[in-house]
Amino acid sequence: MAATSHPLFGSTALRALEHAAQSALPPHTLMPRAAQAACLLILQRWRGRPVTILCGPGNNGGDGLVLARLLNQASVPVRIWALNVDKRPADAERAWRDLPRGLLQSGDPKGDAKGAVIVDALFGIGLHRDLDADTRRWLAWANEQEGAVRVALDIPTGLDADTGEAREGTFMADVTLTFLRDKPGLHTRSGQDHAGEVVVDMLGTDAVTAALPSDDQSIGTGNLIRRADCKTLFVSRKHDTHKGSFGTLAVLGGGHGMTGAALLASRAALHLGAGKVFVGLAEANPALSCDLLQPELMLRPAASLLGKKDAGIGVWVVGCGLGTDQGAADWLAATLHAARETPTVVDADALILMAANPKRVPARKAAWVLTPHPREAAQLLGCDTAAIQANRVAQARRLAAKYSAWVVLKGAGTVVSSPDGRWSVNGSGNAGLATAGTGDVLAGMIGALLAQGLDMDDAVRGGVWLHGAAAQDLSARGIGPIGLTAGEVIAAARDLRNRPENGVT
Ligand SMILES: NC(=O)C1=CN([C@@H]2O[C@H](COP(=O)(O)OP(=O)(O)OC[C@H]3O[C@@H](n4cnc5c(N)ncnc54)[C@H](O)[C@@H]3O)[C@@H](O)[C@H]2O)[C@@H](O)CC1
Ligand SMILES: Nc1ncnc2c1ncn2[C@@H]1O[C@H](COP(=O)(O)OP(=O)(O)O)[C@@H](O)[C@H]1O
Ligand SMILES: [K+]
Repeated sequence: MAATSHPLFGSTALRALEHAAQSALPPHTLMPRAAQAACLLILQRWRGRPVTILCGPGNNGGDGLVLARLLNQASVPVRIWALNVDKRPADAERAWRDLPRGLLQSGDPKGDAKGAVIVDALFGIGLHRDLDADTRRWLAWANEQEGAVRVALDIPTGLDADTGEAREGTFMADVTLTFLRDKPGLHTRSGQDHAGEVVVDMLGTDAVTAALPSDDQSIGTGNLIRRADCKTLFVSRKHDTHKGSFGTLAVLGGGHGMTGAALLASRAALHLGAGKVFVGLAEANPALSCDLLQPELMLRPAASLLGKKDAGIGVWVVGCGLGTDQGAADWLAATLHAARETPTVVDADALILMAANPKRVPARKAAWVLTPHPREAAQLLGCDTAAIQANRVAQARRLAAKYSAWVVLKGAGTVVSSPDGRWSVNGSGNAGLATAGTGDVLAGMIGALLAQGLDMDDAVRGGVWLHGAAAQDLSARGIGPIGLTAGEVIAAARDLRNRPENGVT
């Protein structure tokens, strides 16, 4: 996959970069640049509207104070409320000294802010305790104002820049103008709900590099997966090809009552371009010998598929609707044994079974990808779901290291980690995907891309992006987010795959 253009910095890495930038630039440069960027954004998008700025005690508050002065100079009506502070950091202190005093309001924010722009400059990446009562009251006021535009500087107050955890009462931004580099917490977990549109301003530090921390505790830096990072996904097909050129994939799943999950994964694989797709059904006496709506799929009882040495299976997808009983555990063990030299996607029930029976997971010679949702990830790591969600990037990396696997930790802002700890957060997707079967579809899609010869990085990140982009495309057409179905994601993903210029970024 080509080097991506959209880095995400964990907070330790960000502080290192901040430090390097401060050394490289004349003193007191960054805060005026941050305020200038905010001023420009407001004038470009909302010229003519009054602006209310809420300022905190640190440098985030300092950004707000300088912004107030700049807007005032541009004749924009500005009101400013600042939390009580004993001592400000140097840059914020300068900003405080230079603030035209008439802009400062006393007491709590009040008045009708309909039509106003409300700027959150309360706390940025320096927030490290629970919010105090004043801050919570001010945030509640800001979040309640109907008809106002809400803009967060750097990060919405209350949101964790690394994890996307939102404290109660976190600012609800329409737009977040984030400084220096983008942050994972703006894109995963609750990040998207609170950050709104994310605009990045590097404050002229594009060329600044920093020695980044390499300790295990910090997440370092990763990437946001965007369309531009998925070039191999859109490679066109040569004429001189045949079905064998695009790989043979086998799905093993579909235990009692769960045939649909295996069919969804298989149909997704077919529609994403796999040359041939076998479906091994784990149910003892499958009711289906053919998928009448998709007769191109080759349905087999699991035993016959696993015993078929000459099928040329180049990728396995195992787990979709497999079940978790003893029979399913046996099928999984047999499949992982058959697939140890073949790229494999492990999903759903197979992950639960792997967690319960680690001794039945054979050593692997080929790469593999695990696609857990948070509860499955928790079982694999022996912790609870809350611990996974508390730091999705770190936990995806832990899981990837534990199993020497690519890991797709699903949910809002899906996190991908490679075995060596390189990580990304998906930039596509929406809550339309929160419906049964979309995970099966994702597993089939990643499998299909592997079957067509994409390398692991490209297939996993490309599949995750395309899956989310399909949901966005459907929603843009009014098919979702409410009531979007997993089957519709398959068709939309095929459509996007065949429409390289699609406008979804
Ligand atoms: N230093 C730099 O190079 C730049 C900093 N900038 C801004 O500065 C921000 C970071 O500034 P700071 O490190 O000062 O951090 P913040 O402005 O986020 O706040 C830190 C201050 O708040 C206090 N604090 C933390 N949690 C609190 C809580 N729950 N209740 C009450 N007080 C609490 C801290 O003790 C500290 O005084 C960035 O997010 C960005 O907005 C920008 O101006 C761009 C450049
Ligand atoms: N709120 C959401 N925002 C974005 N993506 C979501 C959301 N909820 C679910 N998804 C995606 O939908 C898929 C659901 O997968 P999974 O939970 O395994 O479902 P199933 O087992 O029913 O197929 C994953 O790709 C996940 O990332
Ligand atoms: K803020």
